[in-house]
Amino acid sequence: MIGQLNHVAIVVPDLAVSRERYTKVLGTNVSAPVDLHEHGIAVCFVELPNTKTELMTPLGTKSPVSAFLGRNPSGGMHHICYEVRDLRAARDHLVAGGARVLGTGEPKLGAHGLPVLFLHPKDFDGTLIELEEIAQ
Ligand SMILES: CC[C@H](C(=O)O)C(=O)SCCNC(=O)CCNC(=O)[C@H](O)C(C)(C)COP(=O)(O)OP(=O)(O)OC[C@H]1O[C@@H](n2cnc3c(N)ncnc32)[C@H](O)[C@@H]1OP(=O)(O)O
Ligand SMILES: [Co+2]
Repeated sequence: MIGQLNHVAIVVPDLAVSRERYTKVLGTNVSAPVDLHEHGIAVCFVELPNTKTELMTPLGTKSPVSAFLGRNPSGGMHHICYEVRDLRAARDHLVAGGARVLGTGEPKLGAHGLPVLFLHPKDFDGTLIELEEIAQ
């Protein structure tokens, strides 16, 4: 059901500092920061030969990653995103198997303008999983 690894996401305390680290120290291309108010994060993507790293930091007072950063003040790996062809079918299959989908269960558009959902970390080895629907 799940396909390619789309990205690994890291919560960072300072997006500009981390963007600089990935460009100057690690020698990668990093997209310009984007504020995703509907998701409560500011985000950049590190472009890699085989996948991406999502650098994100809390935005606003109700960010879903604020508590995570509070627990991990220097930052840390936050989630992994897999690609799926049919997000609703994947969701229904996983829920039928007892997995919990976060939020309302309805897909939202993610940073790439594609539908995404999140699965509860407690159901997947303590790992927050994001599913992103790729164009058929
Ligand atoms: C979609 C735009 C963009 C994209 O790629 O396109 C993004 O990726 S947006 C990313 C930000 N949005 C989200 O992460 C939405 C889904 N996440 C959530 O709703 C919350 O982060 C949630 C519910 C996973 C965790 O909320 P919170 O940090 O407030 O902690 P809780 O006390 O509710 O957590 C319960 C339990 O889970 C553990 N936990 C929390 N976060 C993670 C994590 N990232 N990985 C693994 N485990 C996590 C937390 O420690 C608690 O464990 P416990 O043993 O009960 O203490
Ligand atoms: Co993500």
